Amino acid sequence: MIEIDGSYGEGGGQIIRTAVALSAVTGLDTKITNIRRNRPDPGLKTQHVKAIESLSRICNADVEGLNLGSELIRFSPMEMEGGSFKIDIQTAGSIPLLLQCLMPAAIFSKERIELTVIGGTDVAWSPTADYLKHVTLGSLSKMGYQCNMQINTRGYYPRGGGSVKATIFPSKIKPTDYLPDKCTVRGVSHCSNLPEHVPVRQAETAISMIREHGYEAEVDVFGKSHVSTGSGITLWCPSIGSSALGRRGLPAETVGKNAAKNIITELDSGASVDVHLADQLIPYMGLCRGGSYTAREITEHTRTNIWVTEQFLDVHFTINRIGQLFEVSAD
Ligand SMILES: Nc1ncnc2c1ncn2[C@@H]1O[C@H](COP(=O)(O)OP(=O)(O)OP(=O)(O)O)[C@@H](O)[C@H]1O
Repeated sequence: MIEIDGSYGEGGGQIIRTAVALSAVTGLDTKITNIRRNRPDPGLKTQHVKAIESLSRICNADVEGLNLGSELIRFSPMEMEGGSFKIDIQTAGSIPLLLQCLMPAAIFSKERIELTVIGGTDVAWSPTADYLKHVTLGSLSKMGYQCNMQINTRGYYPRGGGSVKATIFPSKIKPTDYLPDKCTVRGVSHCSNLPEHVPVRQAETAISMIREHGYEAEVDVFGKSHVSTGSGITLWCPSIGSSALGRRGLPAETVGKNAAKNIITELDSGASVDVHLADQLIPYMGLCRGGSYTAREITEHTRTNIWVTEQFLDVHFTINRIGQLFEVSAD
């Protein structure tokens, strides 16, 4: 039995997602205490309950303590099964964060796993669905991770109702060294139930700012009518990503500018991955016991994910400072 103190480091939701994911991969029974102790509202929230419940369906786990507000769970996984699973988060809870919890284990299933998830595609404090598809999965595909992801409907806060289909294939991942890549910044600017000029203005502002800083940019624009109302933009190049969400009273130009500013900071730093991907790659580097990247900052999320991963797997991470950047490697 592995015991994980959920108040370690960042002490948020990510420790739980990584811990149950690696529990499912290794088959080790896991007890997590002090869940989200460092957050103002400790204990499991709906999105965490949904993520653990969904993973438990895939690996036939027995779970104790799985309810809202719970600060202790026991997760006992069994054999992983392929198949089709429909998961309705029921709120605008983040689809990408739910998938973040299922993705490390899913490639170890003997059969492919087809997930249809209903919830939020573009919500705060989370990767956007476009970020997950292009930055996270784009980067993981270099390791050999195989997943097809379709964003069918967008879901914004508070209504949600977005729909994503992800098909994950059994695959073997290999250590990969991520290097900075001078590519054209690509992007998607979108809205639902708002005037068509909103995503156009977001995109145009982002493109002109990025070009002023010496990078090329191309952004696709979509305006649709879905159940929820909102707007956003995600940019990527290829393992560096950035996103910004619209909200009432915030000019579309500011949304475009916010996303552009972030990606310019990341690109100017010369890092090979952005600060968010830096924490997201850790479990996969642990699973294939190798690989490296550079990032402009090592966040508490990254340090915490390193700690959790080292509790489950026979892997050791090293962080070295190289000029203004940090190099993270696994062996
Ligand atoms: N703008 C963003 N772009 C890409 N990834 C992001 C972005 N914002 C957050 N993330 C990622 O989302 C995850 C959030 O983890 P965190 O522990 O904060 O999650 P949580 O479950 O929402 O928890 P809590 O409510 O406890 O904060 C991390 O992997 C982080 O890198």
